[in-house]
Amino acid sequence: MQRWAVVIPVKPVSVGKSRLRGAVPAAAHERLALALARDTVAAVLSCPEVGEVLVVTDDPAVAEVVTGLGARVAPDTPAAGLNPAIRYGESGLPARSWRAAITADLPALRPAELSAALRAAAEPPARRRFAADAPGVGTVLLTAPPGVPLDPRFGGPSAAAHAASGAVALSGDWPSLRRDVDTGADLDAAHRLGVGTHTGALVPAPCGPASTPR
Ligand SMILES: Nc1nc2c(ncn2[C@@H]2O[C@H](COP(=O)(O)OP(=O)(O)OP(=O)(O)O)[C@@H](O)[C@H]2O)c(=O)[nH]1
Ligand SMILES: C=C(OP(=O)(O)O)C(=O)O
Repeated sequence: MQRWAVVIPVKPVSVGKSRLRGAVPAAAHERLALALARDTVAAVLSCPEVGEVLVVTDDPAVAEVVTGLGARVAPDTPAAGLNPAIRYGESGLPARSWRAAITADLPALRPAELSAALRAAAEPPARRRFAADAPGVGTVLLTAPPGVPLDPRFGGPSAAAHAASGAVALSGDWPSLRRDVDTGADLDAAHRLGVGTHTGALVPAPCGPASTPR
């Protein structure tokens, strides 16, 4: 079994998850952003294929929580943005390990689905691979074998950007992995899959019907 080193970027909760504002009362928004990251990191750390997790964040509350879960923490490079943060985090991972970057907004993530995706990512031939989000537009997981840089292209239509950079799409049926949460509708969809305990404590039930237009 490959043991993976994983980098997870987390924006400070005071400014992050801005498209999710309004899903919970304003006073609870930062707690929700923290809960999404906490449930994601906990699920990643529960995955037997994962040997270590490095969270890249400038947020002291995020750092404290994920350290308590067993992750290491590195700060963002100054005013760098998402892809530089991932590259900086990757520089702190063992170069000879299989490496992955995972977004911190997967509160429904099932460790068994991440295990399956990482096993698929390590199948020969060894190369960069990625898992697109549920709509097929963004990216939730980017992987690279030893000695090959992750070369992240997250942001906007990143599935196409990763494919254009030579990474190969992973095609498995992993709904909890692909369910990132950017909006209230995404949060409802994650809830229907079953969210982690901290997200569930703040949002006890989906807010809208399954047929709500996305
Ligand atoms: N460390 C770090 N993480 C980032 C940065 N920008 C985004 N992220 C993280 O990257 C992942 C995917 O980002 P988005 O889904 O766009 O999250 P976001 O920027 O908080 O959300 P919006 O404000 O709605 O765009 C999430 O885990 C974010 O916390 C950054 O500048 N630094
Ligand atoms: C940064 C990304 O996430 P989102 O679509 O959630 O903003 C991405 O998918 O590349």
